[in-house]
Amino acid sequence: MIAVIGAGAFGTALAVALARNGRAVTLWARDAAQVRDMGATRVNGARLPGVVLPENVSVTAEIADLAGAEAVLLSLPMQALRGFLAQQGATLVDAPLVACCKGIDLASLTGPTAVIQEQCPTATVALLTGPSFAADIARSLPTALTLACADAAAGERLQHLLATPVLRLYRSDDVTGAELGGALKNVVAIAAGVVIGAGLGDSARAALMTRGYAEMQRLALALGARAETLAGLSGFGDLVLTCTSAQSRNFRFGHALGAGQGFDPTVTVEGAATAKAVSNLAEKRGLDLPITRMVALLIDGAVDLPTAIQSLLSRPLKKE
Ligand SMILES: NC(=O)C1=CN([C@@H]2O[C@H](COP(=O)(O)OP(=O)(O)OC[C@H]3O[C@@H](n4cnc5c(N)ncnc54)[C@H](O)[C@@H]3O)[C@@H](O)[C@H]2O)C=CC1
Ligand SMILES: O=C(CO)COP(=O)(O)O
Repeated sequence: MIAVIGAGAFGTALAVALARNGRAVTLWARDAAQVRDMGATRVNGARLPGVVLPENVSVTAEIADLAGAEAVLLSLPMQALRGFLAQQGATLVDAPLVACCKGIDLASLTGPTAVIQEQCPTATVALLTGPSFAADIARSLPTALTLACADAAAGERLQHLLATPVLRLYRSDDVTGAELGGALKNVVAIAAGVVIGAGLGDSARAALMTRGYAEMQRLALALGARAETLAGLSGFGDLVLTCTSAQSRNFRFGHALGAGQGFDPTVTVEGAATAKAVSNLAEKRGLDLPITRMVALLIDGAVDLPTAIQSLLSRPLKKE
């Protein structure tokens, strides 16, 4: 049995994909009413409407029901991970714990694998990341993701356990690179959304994506990641997807910001908190990440849009 924690869009889509591949899946949600509803309707109407849960997905609100899992996929929003593990982590450590969230924890300024390792020090920790919208996975559309794990043998076992005929997993041992790619691309996607929402054009978006990628490289290399990881699915791949698709919540959030419109606060927008976390991290490390910083300031209302644009365009001319 594979356990999935968090019955949001992504957790539900992963549960469906794994179950269609013949795996028994137990999907945990904290809200007992949601569990009852999903059990009765076999649909996650709140987060993944229109997708029927296969029979081999059981839905539960009891952590005890996850005992004996071959792997536990943690599909919670990044900022909820630490609190969840502080309460429940001790009950999960028998199985490899696979982080499926993208972001940097505001409290510790670390990514999800370090948060898991801190809360569950004896667990084998891995990361599933890369370009995929939950809705695409749930429709069994072809997707390719990165399964990163520092323990090569455990990574290979998880790769085979979690891959399906349409969900192709590539393996990596560069966990730092894979998780920073996934975290930072959301910040750049917000910026790309701002550019389009403000009517600055596709050329400006391409410039922003490229210079955003340079920031991703700068931070990731400073923290020990490998450049080729950033060029892979978890970095470049996810950057392209998220900056160019209106399916992306980060892009849509940025678009609303750029267009001066409001945005539903109940929608998960990982790049918002991560922009602040990465700005703090960059400051501590003495790194210059101007796009990330501007996104954080814009979200906080500390600068207005014309000032943010002017500030990025008026930086000293330099070598690429
Ligand atoms: N939706 C997508 O297309 C993809 C999402 N992801 C990542 O997956 C992670 C989860 O995102 P989604 O599932 O899309 O978000 P979502 O907003 O659809 O669902 C989040 C779920 O987590 C639950 N939750 C929130 N705080 C919790 C807590 N403290 N304890 C227990 N449960 C809690 C919510 O009730 C909700 O069911 C994010 O880091 C996101 O970046 C990754 C790839 C694709
Ligand atoms: O991570 C994602 C695609 O790979 C999902 O992006 P959003 O969170 O912006 O919707």
